[in-house]
Amino acid sequence: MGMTLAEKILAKASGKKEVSPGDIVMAKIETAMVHDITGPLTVNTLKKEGIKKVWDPEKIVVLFDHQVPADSINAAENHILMRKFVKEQGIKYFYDIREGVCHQVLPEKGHVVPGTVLVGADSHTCTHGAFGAFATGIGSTDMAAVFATGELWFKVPETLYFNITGELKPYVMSKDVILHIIGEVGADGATYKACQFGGETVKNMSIASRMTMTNMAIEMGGKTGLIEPDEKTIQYVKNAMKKHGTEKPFEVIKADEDAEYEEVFEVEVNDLEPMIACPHNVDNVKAVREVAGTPIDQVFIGSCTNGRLEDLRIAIKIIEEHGGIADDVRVIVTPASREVMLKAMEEGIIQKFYKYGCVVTNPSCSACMGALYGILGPGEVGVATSNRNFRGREGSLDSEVYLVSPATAAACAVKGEITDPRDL
Ligand SMILES: CC(C)[C@@](O)(CC(=O)O)C(=O)O
Ligand code: SF4
Repeated sequence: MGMTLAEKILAKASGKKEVSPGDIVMAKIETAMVHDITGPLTVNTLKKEGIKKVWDPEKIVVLFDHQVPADSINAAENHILMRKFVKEQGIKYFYDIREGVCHQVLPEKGHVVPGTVLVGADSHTCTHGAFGAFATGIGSTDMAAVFATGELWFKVPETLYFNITGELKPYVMSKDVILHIIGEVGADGATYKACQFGGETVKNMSIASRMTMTNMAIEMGGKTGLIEPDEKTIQYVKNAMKKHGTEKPFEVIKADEDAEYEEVFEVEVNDLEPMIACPHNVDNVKAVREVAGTPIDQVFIGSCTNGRLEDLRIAIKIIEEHGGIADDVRVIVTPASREVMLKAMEEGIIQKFYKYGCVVTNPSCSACMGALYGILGPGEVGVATSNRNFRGREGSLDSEVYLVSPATAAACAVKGEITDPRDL
């Protein structure tokens, strides 16, 4: 019996010829990431355990993205603690408050190595499976074990395969595909499974669009999200590594022809329409048209799910085509990284968002998690291009969040109510 992509990566990382779902393996970690929320707990755990040195300061990436610039004394103290740790340990890859969201900066700087195991102290680390790495979120305590030893145990997950075929119609994006899948599978329908996305539709997607899907694998319980590397992947990774001097040799691993999947889902997207996750669960998914007309107060375009250049391009295109945004809606735009911000500036996109009255913030997690800014008040309704909408996610427990694609978010901004972009 052949092995799936997840199984092959874990077999290689644990020095075994083959593994099967359910096996417990000790895997070598190629890249370990912490950010400003989860890093301090990792560092304090290391100290408590008396660990003086990390296993390899060149395989650890530290970023600040959740509370940047520091929005409280506690956040500032966390940053101080992490900057001291980075210096003491000689950690080479440290990105302070200026760089952006971890799940955009990691691949952008060439830190995601196909065919290897990447762990991040953040539940959306599954994003990086878009590059054919086994990437998963772990807790800060487990991360301390990784910092100390460079290894971590894994139970080899079964793999669910989503075979996506057909052509996405105008204004239908990969976010609509993943929302549709999560609506079908359920928020716990893929618990501890490797969720692999493939098929002609995925092959035709940009890297950014692929990342949107793997980013949300966790939102159906996935241990990781995976997309088999192809020419696009290899080009992206090599360019990023070359641009940032992070070159590493890597092996492109693909599933065996006779790999066995726990289940194969056929997802045909020719007739897929813009989808929306309604309060207060990510699997409460409907067609946008079913809730069209719902008044809204705020639109957030950003996050590690949909804050990339293609997301900003389609959003500003729709806003500009329709002459701007509704008077009584607040629109917050947060490019996922400094590089995305700079490219968007070069294309005049940022200037146009300002021209139409949108608020553009520094690259960060921004309004996504209701801690930094863009916080919703009691009774308010927000539309967001992010990945979570549980009660209170973006502020008041008495606020609501709808999750959509950037195209739908822009249409909502134009009309001041939930709107299918095809109906503008
Ligand atoms: C750290 C937290 C705010 C997180 O970034 C990821 C996590 O739960 O690990 C989120 O989006 O909820
Ligand atoms: S952008 Fe949102 S989902 Fe992504 S890491 Fe930041 S808080 Fe978490």
